[in-house]
Amino acid sequence: MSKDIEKVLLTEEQIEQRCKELAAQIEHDYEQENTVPIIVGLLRGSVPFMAELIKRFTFPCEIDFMSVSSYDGTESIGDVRIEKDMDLSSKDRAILVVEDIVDTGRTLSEVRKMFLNKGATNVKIVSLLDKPERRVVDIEADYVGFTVPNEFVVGYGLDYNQKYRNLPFIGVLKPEIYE
Ligand SMILES: O=P(O)(O)OC[C@H]1O[C@H](OP(=O)(O)OP(=O)(O)O)[C@H](O)[C@@H]1O
Ligand code: HPA
Repeated sequence: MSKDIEKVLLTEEQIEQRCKELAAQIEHDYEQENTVPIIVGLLRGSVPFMAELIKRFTFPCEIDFMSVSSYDGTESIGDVRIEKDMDLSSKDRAILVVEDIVDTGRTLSEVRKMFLNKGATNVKIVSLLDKPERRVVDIEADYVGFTVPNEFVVGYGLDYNQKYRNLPFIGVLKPEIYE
């Protein structure tokens, strides 16, 4: 696994430190709003980030997951499909979507629209990573861990063909892995 990595962009320590800061900021904002949000992790990439965040929340919240898919290998296929919907109802609820990366922005744009169509009162997004150079849809996360350059990254939930999600850091693969 680690032998396939060309360079590490973000270490486990950097990610944990940033998660503490994000969790404090999110907690502060929901306390001000006095709502009980549903924290919705987008499977599968958000799992490590979601775990790192929610264990630090001390405000009342519920959690759920959904799975949407728009990637084949390193290519965004444009068409966002819901593969597994969440179990809780989002009607009249505040939603915090937890995402690993905003790349083209297609996934989050569709997911946000979907929640608003289903009657959510408020939809916010927290993403561990933001890759603004790749954006084709005008959307920004409300909370971002780190901005990354225009390179395909893996680790901490992010995959290449379903591998490398379990790496505890974020890195870039050696070019020969894609060949
Ligand atoms: O901004 P976009 O260009 O839409 O890309 C971001 C999305 O792409 C990846 O999902 P993927 O479909 O690979 O599912 P995964 O979470 O299971 O890896 C990633 O987890 C984001 O959900
Ligand atoms: O850089 C990335 N890495 C892994 N999955 C992704 N999905 C969108 N961008 C990426």
